[in-house]
Amino acid sequence: NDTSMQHRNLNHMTREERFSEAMRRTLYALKVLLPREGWTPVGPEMKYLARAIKEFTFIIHAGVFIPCIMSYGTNEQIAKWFPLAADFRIIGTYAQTELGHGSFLRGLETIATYDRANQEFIINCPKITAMKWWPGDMGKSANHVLLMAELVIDGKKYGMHGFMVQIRDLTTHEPLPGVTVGDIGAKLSFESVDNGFLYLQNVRIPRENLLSKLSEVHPDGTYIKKGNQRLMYGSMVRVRVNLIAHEIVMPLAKACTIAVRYSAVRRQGLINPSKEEVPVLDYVAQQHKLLPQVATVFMAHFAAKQLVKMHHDYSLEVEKGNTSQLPELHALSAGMKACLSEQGAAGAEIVRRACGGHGYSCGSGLPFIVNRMLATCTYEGENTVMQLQCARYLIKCADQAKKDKLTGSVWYLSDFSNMSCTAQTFGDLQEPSVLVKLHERRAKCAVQHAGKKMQNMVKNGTPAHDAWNMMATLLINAARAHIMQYVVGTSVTYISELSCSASLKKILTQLCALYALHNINSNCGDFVKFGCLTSAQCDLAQEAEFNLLKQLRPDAVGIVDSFDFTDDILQSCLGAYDGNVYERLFEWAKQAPMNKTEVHQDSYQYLQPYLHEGRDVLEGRGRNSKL
Ligand SMILES: CCCCCCCC/C=C\CCCCCCCCCCCCCCCC(=O)SCCNC(=O)CCNC(=O)[C@H](O)C(C)(C)COP(=O)(O)OP(=O)(O)OC[C@H]1O[C@@H](n2cnc3c(N)ncnc32)[C@H](O)[C@@H]1OP(=O)(O)O
Ligand SMILES: Cc1cc2nc3c(=O)[nH]c(=O)nc-3n(C[C@H](O)[C@H](O)[C@H](O)COP(=O)(O)OP(=O)(O)OC[C@H]3O[C@@H](n4cnc5c(N)ncnc54)[C@H](O)[C@@H]3O)c2cc1C
Repeated sequence: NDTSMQHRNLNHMTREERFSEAMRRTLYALKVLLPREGWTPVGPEMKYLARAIKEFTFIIHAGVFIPCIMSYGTNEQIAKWFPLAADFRIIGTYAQTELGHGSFLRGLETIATYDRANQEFIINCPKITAMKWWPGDMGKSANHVLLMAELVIDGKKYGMHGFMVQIRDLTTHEPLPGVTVGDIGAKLSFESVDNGFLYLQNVRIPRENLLSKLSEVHPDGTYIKKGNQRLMYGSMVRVRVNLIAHEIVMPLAKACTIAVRYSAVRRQGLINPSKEEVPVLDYVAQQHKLLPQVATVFMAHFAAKQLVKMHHDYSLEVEKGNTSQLPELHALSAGMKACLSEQGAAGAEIVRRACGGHGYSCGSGLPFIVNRMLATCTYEGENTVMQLQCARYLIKCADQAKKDKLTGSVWYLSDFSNMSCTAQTFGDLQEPSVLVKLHERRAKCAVQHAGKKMQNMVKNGTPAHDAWNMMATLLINAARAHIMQYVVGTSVTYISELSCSASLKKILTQLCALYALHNINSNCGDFVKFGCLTSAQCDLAQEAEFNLLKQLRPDAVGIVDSFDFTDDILQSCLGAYDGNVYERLFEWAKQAPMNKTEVHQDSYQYLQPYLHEGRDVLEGRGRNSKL
């Protein structure tokens, strides 16, 4: 209710106004929160702040830069930089991606060369493709970067390492010598974020600025490895784990809230010709668009909670020196981020489109959400690359399953029990245990199918790397199948263990079944091809889904109301709690800068001559123009 936190009409502001407004709002929020006992920019309160702020700044600072200091810094380095960053006395970003490379990290070209004589690193972008490009908050806000660069000592390359580099003067905020930095310009979304470019030319930093938890360079240039070097990729795992809740579940929940509320208000057309116009939510076609996306919000939420717990437990093990969980966590986080961002972004567009013309208006609040969710398919690991990373792990596990009993998220690969489906009615196919088994079987077959195809190619003389490349589509499908069985399985378990009212558990169980059945019906080719379902059972699966749409329709608005977003956060004329869609749209449109004058000044400049001639013709004075 604090008006300083309200989002003025974002759509009618320029990008620079939105950038400034987001910074004002974020720092205002922090001024209120920071003094609170125990609050830090990486604490649990941040998720409420992220929920309360539609457009904020410093998310990379809070969500990536600070956690990296904790993950990669020694105790001394943490003691030095964490307090400064936590109090926003330094503002940082995570500078890894370059103009020429983002996915293939071994191809990064920024170099940190050790200068033994001065005990410094010389940071250099040897060519334009080495320039850092994309990091959030880097263009105008950050005065430090956590720079990921190739470490070179005496001409020998040691791979990507993290370096603390100051890029702007802490008093004037001017770029430091050797630093060329700026904003990369307009993007599809994140209007309020100054994603930037950074060209470093022979910038010198002290030896102590190499974040040295995992490795260090002694004054004489001796390089010491101190842990599993794959932990150098740990920051990306953490963000992939965390962004599912913040950037996939929450925005999709907002989009569903808007679209379901609007669909309950919008009357258009007839079902029974003898009755009145119906709310479009009464059309089964509309329910089929919206309700599976509502179900996705819940299932992704439950699966993300499980992944966050796994990441937390894994982090405790790493502190004890045990990194055995790393491959499983990397595969799962990469796969979950890719598959749920793909589903979420597609789902947001489906529900936007379900709102007709008004869904195309920025006044609906939906284009903002859709465009922002599209970014989740690219950042923190481009989805295809992430799915292939997940598939790489699955193929290895499928080989291992031939001789070992597997555990963890891939246990089903060594389950050789009879998994045939005996469903005879659509009710049988709404059973959670049946749906879990179907997804496990489909995933197991998809992984084995991809692996077998590659093995046969290699047996016939194809080099393994070519077989991998040619079967990439099957491998990606295997990764998707694996994640779907994980999401369905963890959701069924989560709901069964939830202590809540029977009526709530019933709704959640129906939503889970709807999610699973929608996935089956959207991928029935796999389920038939791998012998999971007969053609007749596929018909039952469709019936089962339609039956759930009918059961859930009466509670649709109540379910999205439970997400409990304020009108200010939704910023939507279609999704406001009072349902006064048309009055809100009209008021919103009247506020458009285009309407600040009755006649737009350009009308006089460009249109006037034609208007005069038209008037003359109409009044019989001028000649008929050939225009
Ligand atoms: C303060 C006020 C603010 C108000 C609001 C605050 C809001 C904050 C709220 C809360 C804070 C917490 C939430 C934060 C999260 C939310 C953030 C949301 C907004 C996000 C905004 C955008 C952020 C985007 C940032 C970026 O994009 S950073 C750049 C990301 N880049 C990538 O991901 C690059 C992807 N590429 C790679 O990872 C690698 O190149 C590769 C593809 C993995 C290949 O690497 P490589 O060639 O070295 O490996 P391989 O040969 O393929 O494999 C070698 C073996 O290594 C294993 N491996 C690979 N990766 C990993 C890994 N990550 N972990 C473990 N192991 C790994 C691989 O499996 C191989 O193993 P093997 O056994 O098979 O050999
Ligand atoms: C909104 C936003 C915010 C960002 N914030 C940051 C940040 O704060 N810090 C930072 O360092 N970076 C950031 N990034 C950059 C982001 O991490 C990269 O864009 C991302 O990692 C993808 O890399 P790329 O752009 O080089 O795409 P590429 O890897 O060049 O992908 C291009 C195409 O090639 C395909 N491809 C690539 N490799 C393979 C492969 N091995 N097999 C099959 N296909 C492949 C991809 O699937 C894709 O279709 C941000 C990006 C965005 C959009």
